[in-house]
Amino acid sequence: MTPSQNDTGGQGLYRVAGHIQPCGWLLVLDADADAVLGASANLIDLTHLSMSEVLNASLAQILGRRLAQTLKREIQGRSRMSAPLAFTRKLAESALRAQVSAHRRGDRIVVEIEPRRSQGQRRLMGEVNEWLRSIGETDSIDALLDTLVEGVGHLTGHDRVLVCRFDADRHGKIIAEHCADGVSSLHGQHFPASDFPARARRLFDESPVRSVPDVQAVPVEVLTRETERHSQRDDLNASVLRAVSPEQVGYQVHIGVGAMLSIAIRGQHGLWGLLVGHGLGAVPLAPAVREAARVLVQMASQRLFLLNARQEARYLHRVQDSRDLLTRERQRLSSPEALVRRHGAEWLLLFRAQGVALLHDGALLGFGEVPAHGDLVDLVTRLEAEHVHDGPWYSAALTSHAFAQGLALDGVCGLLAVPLRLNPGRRDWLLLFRPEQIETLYWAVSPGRLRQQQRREPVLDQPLPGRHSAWREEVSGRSIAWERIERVAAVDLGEDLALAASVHEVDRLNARLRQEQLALGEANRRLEQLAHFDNLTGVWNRYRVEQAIDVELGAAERYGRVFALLLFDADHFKRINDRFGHEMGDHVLSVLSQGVSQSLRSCDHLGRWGGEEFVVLATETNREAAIGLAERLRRLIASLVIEGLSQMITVSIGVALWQPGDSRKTLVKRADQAMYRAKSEGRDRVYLADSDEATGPTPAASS
Ligand SMILES: Nc1nc2c(ncn2[C@@H]2O[C@H](COP(=O)(O)OP(=O)(O)OP(=O)(O)O)[C@@H](O)[C@H]2O)c(=O)[nH]1
Repeated sequence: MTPSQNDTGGQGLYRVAGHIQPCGWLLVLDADADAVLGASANLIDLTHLSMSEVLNASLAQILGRRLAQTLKREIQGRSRMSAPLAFTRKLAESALRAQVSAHRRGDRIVVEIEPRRSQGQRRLMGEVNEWLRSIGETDSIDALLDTLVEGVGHLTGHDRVLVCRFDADRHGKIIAEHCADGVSSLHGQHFPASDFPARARRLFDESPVRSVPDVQAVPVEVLTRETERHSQRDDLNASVLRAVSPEQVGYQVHIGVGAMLSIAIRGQHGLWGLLVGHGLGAVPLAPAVREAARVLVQMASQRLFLLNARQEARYLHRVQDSRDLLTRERQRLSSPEALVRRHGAEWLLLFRAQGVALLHDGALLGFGEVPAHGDLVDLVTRLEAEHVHDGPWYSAALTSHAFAQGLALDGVCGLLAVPLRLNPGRRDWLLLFRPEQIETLYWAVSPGRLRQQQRREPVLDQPLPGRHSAWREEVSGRSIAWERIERVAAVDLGEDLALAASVHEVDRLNARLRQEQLALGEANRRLEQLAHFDNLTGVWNRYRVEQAIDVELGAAERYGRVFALLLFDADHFKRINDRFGHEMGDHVLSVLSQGVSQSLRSCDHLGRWGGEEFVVLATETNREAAIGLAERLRRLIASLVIEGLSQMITVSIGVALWQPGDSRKTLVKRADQAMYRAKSEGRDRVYLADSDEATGPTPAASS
């Protein structure tokens, strides 16, 4: 920037690059709002001072003491005055009604003075209220935006008022419009992201209202003191009155508008869109009208996000219904695969998808239209490597990603993939697929510019008949974009499926555990059977009888509880085997032991001692009782009638009574001796052990 001699006649004044629109006046003050450091060249009209005097004056000298003091107070400690100050100044023959506002830029204060039109102020407020009420009554987003553009159109008098919404690529699409009669429509057209460069978007953060009332107006220079000549052009960027940049002039001329008003529509995540007013010619805007338009946009923004939130809530409600169903089914312990089969159709509707697939536990289950199994497996393998974090992966143009190259995706264009964390070190996946959506876009820019700005090469026609400037582009290779709320819902669904999978897995493991426990119990029972019972006869085996004898010996020793041991052996059993066969021998042993078992008291026990030898352990049994029992058993066995056996079975029984100091060995030995004595004395008889005979003379033998 080269300082050059000011041509307004002031000594030592330098022209700077800052310009303002000639619909107001501008002052640049120091940080304390005392000294005037710069001023627009038209300020001489307002102050009747020369520029040289203006640049050496104080604020009080220019605005008057009271107004200057109020302004200083209002801007103190703030970056921007909350509301403009109104004032009246005598100007030539008439009184000028104006407003003054101020904001800080770096260590400067920029003061903007604009004329006010008092007429119709009250009517304007009434109109604003009417439109605010209409906006507040809308219950759909389309109706809201239509009301907004119509309202702003009425208030400002712009020939065309539209709402431009930014997409994920920051291209703008005109989604609502209000046009005066005979004005061409831009509705549905797209404006490329390059029309809204980052710098321009940032400016909306500083001042949400950008206004160009007359693109053809010759700007007024801002002159500064010599010491201020290094002031930056950008300093006026936050001013309503700043002059239009050459680029903006070019742009407006290109799209054929002479006046433009842009108001930011802010969303939760930055600039959602713009309300734009176009005037085919100049549209001078009173500050109050500009403010009214801002209020309408602000109110509409709030309503927009309320309606949007309602729409999302309704969607989430549908998702929730589906999740509730899943929860109920989870209690029925359905497998995730079963859930996909049962709910797949409903999810396709919810997610506007053509197919859903679940990769769980190494198995792939598809529902609807999904790629062929092999390609699906490859896709997941590559996705696994590509996408390392736990959030969802999504794209509307799957084939444009390097990792999807070479896969036969069968018309699948959009993919929303949710990783499910079920096991450490392994991820399962929920995949939702969308088909290609061939779309016709109308661009409100020239073919040359589009070619430079678009990464993809568009197919361009001539401007459509009847349109000011529109070029058609066929867009393919993309699906409908995945909306934020859909991604949130898919993650929720993924969590439910992961939970269902865990519950199902736990249930499966429990069932297996239960089965194993049952098998273990059975094995234990069998083991116990083997350990304690005789295989052939089902009575106690020798090991178990020995245990019982030991217990009885202990009790007898301790409490003097007498008991008897009867040892008996089938007589001439070899002959039975030889004559009737071994199987018959087995059968005889079974019948015999069953017969004896059934005739015993519950406190007495029968056990097989080995071969055709058995033991009866008779608790709390004295000599007489023992001999009586032995006799009864002998007779019982002799009376058994066994089918196919043409002879009676007899046994020889030796009876031993417990004596203090007995061990199992001594006791059994005495019974054994008695039994052999019975054998040798002719069999089929009972003998009391020798040493016992000394306790009593009872003859033990019987016929
Ligand atoms: N069928 C069958 N026979 C058995 C079993 N255990 C032992 N034996 C038979 O029983 C017979 C016992 O024969 P011995 O010891 O000579 O005695 P015995 O023929 O009964 O003659 P005494 O005892 O002197 O009256 C043998 O032939 C054994 O094979 C068995 O579980 N089943």
